[in-house]
Amino acid sequence: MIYIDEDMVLKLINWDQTFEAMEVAMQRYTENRIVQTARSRTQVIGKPNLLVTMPGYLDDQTYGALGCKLVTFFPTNSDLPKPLPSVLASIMLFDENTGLPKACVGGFEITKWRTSAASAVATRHIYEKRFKPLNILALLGAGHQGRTHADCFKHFFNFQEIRVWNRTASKAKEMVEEFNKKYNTNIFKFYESNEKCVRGADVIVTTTNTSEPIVNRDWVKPGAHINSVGAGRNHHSEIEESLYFNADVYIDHWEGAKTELAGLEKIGIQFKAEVGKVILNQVKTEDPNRITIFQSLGMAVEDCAMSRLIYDSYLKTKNK
Ligand SMILES: NC(=O)C1=CN([C@@H]2O[C@H](COP(=O)(O)OP(=O)(O)OC[C@H]3O[C@@H](n4cnc5c(N)ncnc54)[C@H](OP(=O)(O)O)[C@@H]3O)[C@@H](O)[C@H]2O)C=CC1
Ligand SMILES: O=C(O)C1=NCCCC1
Repeated sequence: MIYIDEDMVLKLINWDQTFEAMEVAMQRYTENRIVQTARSRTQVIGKPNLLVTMPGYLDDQTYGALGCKLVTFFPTNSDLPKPLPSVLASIMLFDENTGLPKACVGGFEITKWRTSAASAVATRHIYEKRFKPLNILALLGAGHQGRTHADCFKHFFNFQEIRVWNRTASKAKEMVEEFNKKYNTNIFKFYESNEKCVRGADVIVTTTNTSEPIVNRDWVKPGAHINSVGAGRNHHSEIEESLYFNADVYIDHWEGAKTELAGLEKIGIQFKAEVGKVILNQVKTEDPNRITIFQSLGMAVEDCAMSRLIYDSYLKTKNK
């Protein structure tokens, strides 16, 4: 069995292939060519910290794999004297014919990249494909996911302004300075207020651990698209509940939604479809003024697709 560490993953990964892998994983989901369950959650007693297991099988010529991501979600890591990321992961990849373990692939970068690319896929198919404007992007959260989403959305879309808000304002300020330098631009703008950041935005991305809403119904303009990525007490804590009643809500998978979004279903929110159906043109939002939400939970088969991609790229570099 080989071990592919995070440094190697970073050398091998790129946005275009990651986007394609997410599109394929979401499509194959809708075509019933995947197997996955809701993830298991093992909680450390007395703490919000979780060990999560995500097994999956994806049937695809290029991205198919049998794998299992082991991921820790430790929101308390940011309070450590030497802070650590709150989400850490490793992915085990198995031979489909023998069950032998083929590789253990670092899952930290993969989780950031694939989650950002899944938001980009949702934005492209739910929003942009309907010829919607891409003037202003609002990013709420400047943690690991917030930063990777900034790179990803800069790569795939041509926003004129990318706004950044974060609970700890200094981190958003730092991020804005760093990203303007990195891309030799001035489109990244620091926002002190989440309300001002959201008002007027065409696309909104939330990537925080908040358990209280940071996006209110009245702030979101008609027809805007939201990618809600973060998980606080619930996986849908970032958006005011009343906004869900006034939007078409898309998910990535029903097995996860049934458990992790049970709170939304309980208050009467109905999910319109999984993103795979939109990619396959089986469903769309007709009303141009309807707000759309992609409630991203993250799927095991996305990690299968990514670990296969990285594994194959790794073997190619070794055999050169
Ligand atoms: N949908 C999916 O597929 C995935 C979702 N996630 C989720 O994405 C979220 C972000 O992950 P990641 O970027 O790796 O984590 P980080 O620890 O790097 O960032 C956490 C972010 O949440 C903010 N935050 C924490 N508590 C609050 C609060 N009470 N109010 C407002 N903001 C808050 C932090 O702000 P500050 O700087 O002020 O502390 C920071 O911006 C997590 O909830 C994680 O579970 C992760 C992976 C996949
Ligand atoms: O999909 C994932 O990976 C995760 N989703 C939410 C919590 C941590 C990991």
